[in-house]
Amino acid sequence: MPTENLPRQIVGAAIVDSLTHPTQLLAARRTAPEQFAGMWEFPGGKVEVGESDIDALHRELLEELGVEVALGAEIIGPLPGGWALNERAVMRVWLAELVIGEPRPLQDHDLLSWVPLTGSTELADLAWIPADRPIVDALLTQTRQAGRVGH
Ligand SMILES: Nc1nc2c([nH]c(=O)n2[C@H]2C[C@H](O)[C@@H](COP(=O)(O)OP(=O)(O)OP(=O)(O)O)O2)c(=O)[nH]1
Repeated sequence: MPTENLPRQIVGAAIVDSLTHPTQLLAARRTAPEQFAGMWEFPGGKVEVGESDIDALHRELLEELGVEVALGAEIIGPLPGGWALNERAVMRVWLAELVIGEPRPLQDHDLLSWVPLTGSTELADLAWIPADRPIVDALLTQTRQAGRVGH
């Protein structure tokens, strides 16, 4: 199947302190390209040819943050490829929890920050990449529901 007209698939992780009782999100500040430098995002990146979305996400998190994670639920977007980033790219995002390693900004980021999911406007106040805003909103809805399950 020709792929040149399909949007580029990006994958990202909403890394939380706990998948069962999420209270904090690990946000990452980008260093490039110029249009996104200084903006916050979900760590991740492009899916390479022949790679599954999930394999790509694990590879990106190891490269960028030096960590291994366990994935939780996907934050389902409106499109088959997840969430529209622009006219040429879509992104799927999964909740995730650290399994091995302390996250460090090894590549693509200059700052990582654990941000509370409730009780403050800190998360909303970050300068997110604009296309990520609806994903952040969906994340908040989803984690609040998760927080209610089993208390
Ligand atoms: N990783 C990530 N990329 C995002 C987010 N929101 C958003 O618009 N993008 C855009 C920025 C980039 O144009 C594209 C992802 O590219 P990337 O630069 O992270 O991918 P990559 O690590 O594979 O980079 P490279 O190999 O091309 O250097 O998606 C987000 O939350 N996370």
